[in-house]
Amino acid sequence: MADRPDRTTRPPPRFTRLLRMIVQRPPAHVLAGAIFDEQGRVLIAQRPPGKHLAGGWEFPGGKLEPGEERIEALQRELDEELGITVHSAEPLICYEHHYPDRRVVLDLWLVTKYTGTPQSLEGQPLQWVAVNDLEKAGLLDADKPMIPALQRVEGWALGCKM
Ligand SMILES: Nc1nc2c([nH]c(=O)n2[C@@H]2O[C@H](COP(=O)(O)OP(=O)(O)OP(=O)(O)O)[C@@H](O)[C@H]2O)c(=O)[nH]1
Repeated sequence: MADRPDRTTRPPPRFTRLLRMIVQRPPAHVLAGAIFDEQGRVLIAQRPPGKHLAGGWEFPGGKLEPGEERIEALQRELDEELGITVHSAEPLICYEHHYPDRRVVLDLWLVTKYTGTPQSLEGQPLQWVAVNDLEKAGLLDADKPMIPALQRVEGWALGCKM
């Protein structure tokens, strides 16, 4: 009698496909901006219907394109999404996060100088939130490690020297 696959040790095909996808695809590198107002509140945007994690709140930004510098990607994304021109920004926190179906490198920058008034150019709801209220603002779970980093620079937004 032919040997039958051992169901106890062989993973089911769907799991194998998912595993292969996660292992083989490089993570998307995502640049996001921490934009503060003069009251020390930070700007967050809601992910639109039909998108990955629709309804969750995130920091405005998007994926790095081939050949782009990180700052260039941040400037392009914030111009496209919010209509602002970023003049200076500094890296704040960067880490890799694994979703069940994709991996992302989340690269959050503190926007230290910009011109223009942030507006929703892609229809995404926007809100200014105090850093201490971010936990209950419906932020993506993947973004929660950013909160302590934002608490460290909150004073800068209120005019204190860093
Ligand atoms: N912009 C942004 N994306 C984030 C954050 N946190 C986080 O997990 N992401 C994830 O990083 C990816 C961002 O890429 P994107 O904004 O270009 O994604 P998208 O779904 O709009 O674009 P796509 O349709 O081209 O895939 C998404 O999978 C999103 O869920 C965040 O704070 N800001």
